[in-house]
Amino acid sequence: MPNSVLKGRSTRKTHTQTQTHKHTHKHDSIITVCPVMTGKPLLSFSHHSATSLGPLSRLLSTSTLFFLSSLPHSLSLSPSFSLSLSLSLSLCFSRSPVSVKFIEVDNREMKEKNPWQTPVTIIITVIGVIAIVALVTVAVLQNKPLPQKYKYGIVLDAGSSHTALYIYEWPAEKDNNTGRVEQKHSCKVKGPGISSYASAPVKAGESLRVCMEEAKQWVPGKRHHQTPLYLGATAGMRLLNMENSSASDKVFQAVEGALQKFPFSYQGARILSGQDEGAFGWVTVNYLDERLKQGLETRGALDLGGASTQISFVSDNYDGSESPSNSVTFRLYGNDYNLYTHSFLCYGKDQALRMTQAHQSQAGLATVLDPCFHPGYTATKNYSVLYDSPCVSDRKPKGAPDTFTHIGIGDFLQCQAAVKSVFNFTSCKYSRCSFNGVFQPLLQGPYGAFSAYYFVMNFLNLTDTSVPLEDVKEKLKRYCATNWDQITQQHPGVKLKYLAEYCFSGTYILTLLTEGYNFTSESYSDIKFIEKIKGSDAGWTLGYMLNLTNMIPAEAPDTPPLPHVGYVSIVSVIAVLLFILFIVSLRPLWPRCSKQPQIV
Ligand SMILES: Nc1nc2c(ncn2[C@@H]2O[C@H](COP(=O)(O)OP(=O)(O)O)[C@@H](O)[C@H]2O)c(=O)[nH]1
Repeated sequence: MPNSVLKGRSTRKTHTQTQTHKHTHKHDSIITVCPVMTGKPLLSFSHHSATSLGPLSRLLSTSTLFFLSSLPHSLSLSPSFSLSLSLSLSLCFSRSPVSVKFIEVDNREMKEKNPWQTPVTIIITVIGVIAIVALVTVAVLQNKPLPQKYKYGIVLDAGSSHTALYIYEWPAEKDNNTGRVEQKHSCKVKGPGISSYASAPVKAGESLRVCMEEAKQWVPGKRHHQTPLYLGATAGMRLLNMENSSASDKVFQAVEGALQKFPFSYQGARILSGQDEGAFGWVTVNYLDERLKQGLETRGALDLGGASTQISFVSDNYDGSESPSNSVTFRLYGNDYNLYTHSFLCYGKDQALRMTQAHQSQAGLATVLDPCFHPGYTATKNYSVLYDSPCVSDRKPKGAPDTFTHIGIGDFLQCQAAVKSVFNFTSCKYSRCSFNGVFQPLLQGPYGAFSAYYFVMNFLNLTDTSVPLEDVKEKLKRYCATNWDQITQQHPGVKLKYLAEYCFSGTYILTLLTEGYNFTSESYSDIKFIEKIKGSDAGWTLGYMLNLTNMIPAEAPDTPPLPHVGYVSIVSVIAVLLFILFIVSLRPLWPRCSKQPQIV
């Protein structure tokens, strides 16, 4: 019997079922019944309105029905399930309510005439489906991210005021290009910086023990031996080395001996040059900001330590030809950078305070009035302690008493004048200078200011650089003039040494930035005071480790054009489209349904 279209209730073995979408309407439906080739009923349907199901939904439902009906008996699904499945697909694409009646037709006569009945067609269909499923499965499995394994690196920052340990972590399979290195943990070593142990070097090594034990806990045991451990010392050790190189060597020996007892891969301890310290701070800031990888405009780095301060930035006006000693060139991720960097030894905040106080105590009197300390502040200090640093030792007043009484008067303007006295603005043999005859190109771009810049400005509530510079100075003026008793009452938990020095430190920072580096009222707002970037401390240590482990490639790494999810999605969509195409390509083999549907 040819394809049959039944009008009204079928007089054959008919099975009627109504399936409705959300807002079911009672419509007369046209049921198109197609003959089967596998001996089981073949189903199709159409709505009374041609627009009820869109072309895609019709195609899907028809394809699905054909596919299901072509399955061999053993795999055949119940007619109602088959229809549900095909309807589900079509309903997904149909916005109109649909009412369908299901008619089962046993039409065995068609079996012989319809090519769908041949085993070859069935086999081709099954193989096609298996191939598509296999393709999607392979794509998913092949690109499935493996369980993440990490590698670690440890850097000890042996600063002038203290030592800090940083543990970095990055995905094991990406250590040479795309993986992001992040700070996993940091540990502040108790006690002063290692340069303070010149007279008892062994203690310098011992002081590191607690943080190193912590590192053993943070780095998984099986990674200990492959974890590089570096120690970099900065301006404190630079000064000790200048003053007493054998004492500095002994401190290093003690420190090395202590570090080698730990199971990490010890890579040595060394004193960083000021240029390295500035350049690696700049690398850290721009690496964490992802400006290097993306080739974006870089951010200058302003680092204020205890014994030195660094300024590093890229300027269009600087190609390294003027004052080449300030130039550091990098090729990172396929981009060339010509960095200007300078480290001012003795201009860290602790040494700058010494220099300022040395200026104020030149007369060698028993009393020193200090405008940078709060009114009501008074303390007895030792001349030999104040002048015990290569930054001031040659200025020690002769015939001064052992001690002096340090008395605060809290006057911002006088403090600013005293601070200015430590800068020399008189000589400059270059086209332009910052201070002390040091070349500095025109300032350019945004800046990140960290370490003591952040500690101080954060405490003083002055990190918002959109506030006009004049207002910032006015606030600081009021703060400096506040009585010391009031200050101590307002900040009971703050270390007294830090608390006493914030007026000086704030004044020094503003003077260094505006008078020293030539930031103006406008360019001051380009500075951002930062402590951390995306959870990692801003400082030289990360840049130092990235450099020593060659973790920033000179050339941009090849990255897959698509992320994993995008890749799998595209493969899946293409596979489904291929499947539909395959079904459509078998159109000549489709059983023909009557072209004249009739109302049931
Ligand atoms: N206010 C404040 N000052 C700090 C803190 N930690 C360190 N400092 C001071 O900030 C300055 C710079 O510290 P740091 O960056 O560790 O410099 P470094 O010791 O020279 O490497 C030093 O004068 C420290 O005494 C802190 O948590 N709060």
